[in-house]
Amino acid sequence: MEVRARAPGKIILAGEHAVVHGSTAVSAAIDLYTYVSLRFPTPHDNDDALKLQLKDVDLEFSWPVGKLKEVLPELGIKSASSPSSCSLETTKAIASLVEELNLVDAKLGLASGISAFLWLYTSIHGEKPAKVVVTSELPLGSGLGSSAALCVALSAALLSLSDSLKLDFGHQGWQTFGDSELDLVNKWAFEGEKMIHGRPSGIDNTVSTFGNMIKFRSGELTHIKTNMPLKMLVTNTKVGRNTSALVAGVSERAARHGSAMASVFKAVDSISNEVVAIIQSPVSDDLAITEKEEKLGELMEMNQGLLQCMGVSHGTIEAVIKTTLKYKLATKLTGAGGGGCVLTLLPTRIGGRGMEISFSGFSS
Ligand SMILES: Nc1ncnc2c1ncn2[C@@H]1O[C@H](COP(=O)(O)OP(=O)(O)OP(=O)(O)O)[C@@H](O)[C@H]1O
Ligand SMILES: C[C@@](O)(CCO)CC(=O)[O-]
Ligand SMILES: [Mg+2]
Repeated sequence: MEVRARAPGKIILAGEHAVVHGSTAVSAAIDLYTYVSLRFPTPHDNDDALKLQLKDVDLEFSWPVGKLKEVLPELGIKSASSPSSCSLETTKAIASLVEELNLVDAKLGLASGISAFLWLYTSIHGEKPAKVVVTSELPLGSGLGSSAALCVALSAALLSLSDSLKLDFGHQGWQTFGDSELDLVNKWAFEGEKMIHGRPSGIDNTVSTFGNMIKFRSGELTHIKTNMPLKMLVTNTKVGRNTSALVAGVSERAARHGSAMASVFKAVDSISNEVVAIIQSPVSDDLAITEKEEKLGELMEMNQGLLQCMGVSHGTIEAVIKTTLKYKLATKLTGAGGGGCVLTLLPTRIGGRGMEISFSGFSS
């Protein structure tokens, strides 16, 4: 039996980082996906290992089930239907398994993703042998939510074949997830994100699970409905960075300058709420669209200024901002910053092919 699941990446229109500290943020799923396939060997295959193939980075790993049983202290006591956080003891055990893989320095960033995989897999399926294959259309570690898409697609695939959930494969082998199953996928994915990000707000896994456009604040999701055409150009600076370190850096700055940073986070909250109000208000004519685009562009510039204030911009991001400004276009970083991807609002007056925000959740 093989199951395949996919989950989309995302852009953040407003509110990244501040959302970790309780502010509102706005995010939309994009039509670039991470795909996970899960297959259990038949007795005939005579295979007694858990295998993970990461196609994007050309790596493959294998753990004999005996090794998993020997090293992981809480195997077999987890329930797929009640997501839980990884204990300190299990975190250490998983770290030792990952250390033994001897990843080269250039691939050390993958350790957190592999740890999330081991945690999610063994929590939901224990030490059952399987082969899991991951491929992605998203650039890894670039602000488009590759870590969340991985955790959501993985959780969806794992839960699809979980005995305790007993999901039906309906019409032509497609599974439909209802709200409670989506909620479960999202909760497990959040646990995976915690292994990768340290202190995620949950916005990335939530938009990847539910799709479309969302407003997110303190773990609360609100779906956004809009008929405003919105085109964003996504530019990848190709400067590698790590979300977990950037999030930690902002928290350290907040600890050093509590009152000033609280004001920054509050300003971001107002910006995000204004973005939502503009996007949701009905569009009457072209003039109204142009007016809204101008306001959105200004809010993106204000948000970028505050992100710079948080210390998460980068020379390459500033270079894209300077270039697009020559054409009177507004640009801000998206995701954790420090390099990665930036968004430029393409007003309808320009036309052209931006990356249109698509309306797609994960499917399996
Ligand atoms: N397809 C994949 N194959 C292997 N590992 C992956 C894959 N997708 C994500 N990862 C893991 O996620 C890490 C990147 O996560 P990180 O949160 O730093 O960036 P991001 O999610 O792309 O950006 P952001 O969090 O800003 O949206 C990688 O280093 C790796 O550990
Ligand atoms: C930087 C951050 O705000 C968004 C990353 O896409 C982190 C998070 O919210 O988990
Ligand atoms: Mg991430």
